[in-house]
Amino acid sequence: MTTSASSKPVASGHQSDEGPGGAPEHGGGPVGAGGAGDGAGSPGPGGSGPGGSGPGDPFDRDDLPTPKGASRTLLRSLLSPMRRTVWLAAVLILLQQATVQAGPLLVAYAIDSAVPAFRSNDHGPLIAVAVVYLGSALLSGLLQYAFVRVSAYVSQGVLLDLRGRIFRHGQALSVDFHERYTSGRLIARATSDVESLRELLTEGLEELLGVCLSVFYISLLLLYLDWGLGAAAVASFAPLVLLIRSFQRRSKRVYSERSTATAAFIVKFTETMNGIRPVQAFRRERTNEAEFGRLNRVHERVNGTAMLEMARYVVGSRFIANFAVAAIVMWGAYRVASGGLELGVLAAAALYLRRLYDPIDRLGMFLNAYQSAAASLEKIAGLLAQRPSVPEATHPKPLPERSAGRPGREVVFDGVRFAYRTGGEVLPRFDLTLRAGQTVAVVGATGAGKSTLAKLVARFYDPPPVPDGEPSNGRVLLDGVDLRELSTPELRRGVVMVTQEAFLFSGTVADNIAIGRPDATRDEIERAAKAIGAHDFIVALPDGYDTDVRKRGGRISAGQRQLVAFARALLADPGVLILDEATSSLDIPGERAVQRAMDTVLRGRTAVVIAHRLSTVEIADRVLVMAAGRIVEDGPPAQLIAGQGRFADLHQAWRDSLV
Ligand SMILES: Nc1ncnc2c1ncn2[C@@H]1O[C@H](COP(=O)(O)OP(=O)(O)OP(=O)(O)O)[C@@H](O)[C@H]1O
Repeated sequence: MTTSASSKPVASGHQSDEGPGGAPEHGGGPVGAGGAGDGAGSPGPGGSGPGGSGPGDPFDRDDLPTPKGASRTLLRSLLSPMRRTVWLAAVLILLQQATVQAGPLLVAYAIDSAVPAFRSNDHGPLIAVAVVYLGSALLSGLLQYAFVRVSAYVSQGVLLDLRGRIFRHGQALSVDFHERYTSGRLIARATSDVESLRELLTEGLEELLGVCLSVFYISLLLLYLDWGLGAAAVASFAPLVLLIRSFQRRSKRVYSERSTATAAFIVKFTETMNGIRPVQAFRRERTNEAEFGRLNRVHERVNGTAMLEMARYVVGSRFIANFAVAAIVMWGAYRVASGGLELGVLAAAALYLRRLYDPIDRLGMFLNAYQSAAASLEKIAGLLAQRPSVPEATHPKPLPERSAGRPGREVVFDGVRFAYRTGGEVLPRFDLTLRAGQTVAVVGATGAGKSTLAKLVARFYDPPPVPDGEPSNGRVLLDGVDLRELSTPELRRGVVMVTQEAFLFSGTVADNIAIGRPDATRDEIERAAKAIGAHDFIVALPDGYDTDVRKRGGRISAGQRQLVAFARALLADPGVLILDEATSSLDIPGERAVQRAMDTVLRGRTAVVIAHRLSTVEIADRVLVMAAGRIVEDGPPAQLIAGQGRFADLHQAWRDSLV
């Protein structure tokens, strides 16, 4: 085994990593550990300041940088599986609007032709008009019904697909993304942003299409009825279009702000409720309430601005509409009086003008829904454009078979240099070999880099990539294979990490153990629990192995949770097990039970234990003492204890504390 240090800088990593479609990795910016790209991430030689959390960090903003056109591409990809249904919906709404707009044209025909014919005892035209009028009303209703059903099918399909994509993508993104983006913002994307898209698709889109089509049809019909009146109506659109454009510009900003404000208070809400114990223990309620109140007021203010914009739009559009109708009807009346226009045409034109301007008010509302959905879609597209910083291998290599006589797998750190995206260099240069089957305890002061070492073995992070020609940031090898070349399933089978939290998922105790190997039988699950020493407490639970851990969560102590996590790891039977030992104050019997279980779970594999209790160190073959990202002592525990180094001092202090 060797350990060495070097003063060479961590070479610029995470630079200009482009995801497919030009999507920048990690939120579009080289904010990486030692990242040197556009300056936002300013890497430092020696890792002395890989930025990322500074003012340039895109993760400080709610909306991640979205590649140009990403929302449109996303929408297209959501709709393309339902292309035919979308076309059917478009045809249905086109026909429906055509039938609706036939009414006033029939009125004009009735007044100018059918009624005079009726007076001359020819009843046919008037009866025909009445039948066509009723028929078109009926047809319009049927078409409307068909459109609503078809469009509901499309919108439900889009939302189903989108929620699934957000969830899958969220799970696939690497740990460093989640550390910076926060789960609250992800929840906001999957809930309030998807909800505003739902509002547009299920409520607004039909109306929006209806208004646009009716404006189109009515303009054509007015031009057909009387060229002059039609041209005057079309001319009146110019100020309306200007008004709509300015409204759209302003409300786009307001809706983006609103979605950010919503996400901010969801983040605060989830953070507070997730951390309810420290919140209550440290009496944070008032401070949290004040902060939540502030975020709530920001949200209210943004909503108020949105309403004000809407009010301005409504007043402006009504003024233009009323003025246009009055002017056009007065001009038409003058032409009727002077014999230049038929009365029926004026009556039909007046009806069409009402239909033309009536929905313009509502158009503002639909545009609101559209803006809100567009802002949300952009944020979702920004999220979906993120690429995992720990990408799946394109041509994965298999791990060598684990031979029966050789327990565990060999782990090698080959010149690894590492810094988190949001901090200084943690491992300056790291060379280390862990022999197959060795149990290695890692000790050291807080912040020394012990967990970082473990997380690199579990490939939660990769050594930062470097541009061609620059010295590499090293590799982590498992039985000689670079972790980056292993497929994710192979890696997860090969290396398992048990963290301090010993997280339990919703489901039964048996389900939680079976996570280690989903195809395990009940018998195998129970055998693993027995080997770990968890069986007795599990059968004492109200429903034994079938006890729901969420409902009974309070009854499962921290030590018992650890035992379940160990049983899970034992069942998974990985070649390498990493154990971030719980520091939590387990009671003495609990600690002993965990200690015994640890012996069992570590046997027969390579094990890395981040040891917080020196009693644990005694079961290790080898102890590594870390300080500032380097290994400063390395050897069997007995040898280090007998020596004069840090570990000997630490051990002595621990023994003294036991007396
Ligand atoms: N996700 C992260 N982002 C940025 N910096 C981090 C992150 N995790 C750890 N660090 C920093 O890296 C350094 C090493 O942390 P690490 O967690 O590896 O230390 P440790 O030896 O395991 O400490 P402890 O015993 O307290 O868990 C510390 O300076 C820490 O602040």
